[in-house]
Amino acid sequence: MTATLDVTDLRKQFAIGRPAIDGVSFAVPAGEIVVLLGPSGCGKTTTLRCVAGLEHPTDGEISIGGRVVSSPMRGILVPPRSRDLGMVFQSYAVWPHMTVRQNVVYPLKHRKITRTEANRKVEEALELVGLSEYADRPVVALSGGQMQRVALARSIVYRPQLLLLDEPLSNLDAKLRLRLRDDLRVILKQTGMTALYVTHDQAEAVVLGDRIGVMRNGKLLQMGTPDEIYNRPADLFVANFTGATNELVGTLVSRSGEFGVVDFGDGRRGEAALLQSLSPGEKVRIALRPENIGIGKQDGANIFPARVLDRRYQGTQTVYAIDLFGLRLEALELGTAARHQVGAETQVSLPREACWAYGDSGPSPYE
Ligand SMILES: Nc1ncnc2c1ncn2[C@@H]1O[C@H](COP(=O)(O)OP(=O)(O)OP(=O)(O)O)[C@@H](O)[C@H]1O
Repeated sequence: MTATLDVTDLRKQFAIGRPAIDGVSFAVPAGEIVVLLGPSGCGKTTTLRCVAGLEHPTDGEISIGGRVVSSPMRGILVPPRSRDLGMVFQSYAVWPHMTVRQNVVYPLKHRKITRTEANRKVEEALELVGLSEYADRPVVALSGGQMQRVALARSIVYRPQLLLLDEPLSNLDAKLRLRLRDDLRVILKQTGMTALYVTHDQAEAVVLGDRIGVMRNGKLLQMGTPDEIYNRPADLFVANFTGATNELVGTLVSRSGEFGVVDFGDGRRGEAALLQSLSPGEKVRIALRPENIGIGKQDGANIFPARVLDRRYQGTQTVYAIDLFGLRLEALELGTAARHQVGAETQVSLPREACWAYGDSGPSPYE
């Protein structure tokens, strides 16, 4: 039976340093895949290990399927083996001296099921991960990607109520990683399992997650669908981490509903979407994705003169460095033909719904 996961106000303080987890709350509904995304050291692995029972939280509560498995306040700490979890880690946790089938059947050995039933479950798990033909091969004769499929089959063969995955693709080469990434979502959705997945790779998060939680410094900054995270980032860090690599700075002059007029200095004004509560007179920072900058375009509201500083072909796209207001911004155009010459004076259009304005509190992730 697949189950919901509830994490409430989770805290973890190790012996030294700032809290590794600092008041994190989220829920994973039954059958959903939630991805925790963030840079190294943000606390995502510690969160997953607390859910697994491998780490003892300092405070907060964790429930799986409505049963509290961890609550320091109430003196509850259910050991990992009693939480009915499956786990897949970065390293291929397979037994090298066994065949694929022996590896996958292993977790069923101590369960009270018949041999026929166990064989049926193993066949089903191998079929799901696409390894039916490899059942009797020694596991050491497989590629890294196949070994990770074995580890996955072994974690889902007993249909635990929750599956935990910690960077399971990071030891694979680029091609295998992409293939298994795409397959993984299909496999997880076929099993209908609830899954918590940890990664620092935003592309992985988008492909796999029904929802993504972005973490930084032990805090959960935003939890939302990939569309929400990508198109309405809650703050500058989320915007920057998910690819809005350009920043403009200005002062909010006036606001009208969700949009506002921003003064960039020297009489240059443009419109921006206000993603935080902002008042006229406030200094604002605007995050902008390279792909949302239109070079050589003269339509829309925010049209400004600019100059092409540099360009790099990247196969199916071209990345330009452009000078705008004396700043160096990155712009990206799809297509195999580079249309703009280095040194060209041109115009750029910045769609107002793609100019995300935030307050100026705290350090900027762009500096
Ligand atoms: N056993 C430990 N003892 C002391 N500090 C720890 C321990 N484990 C983790 N930390 C610290 O807790 C913080 C969060 O670490 P965590 O491994 O959860 O981050 P992460 O986002 O998963 O990073 P990575 O992707 O590098 O694993 C870091 O500052 C780390 O140094």
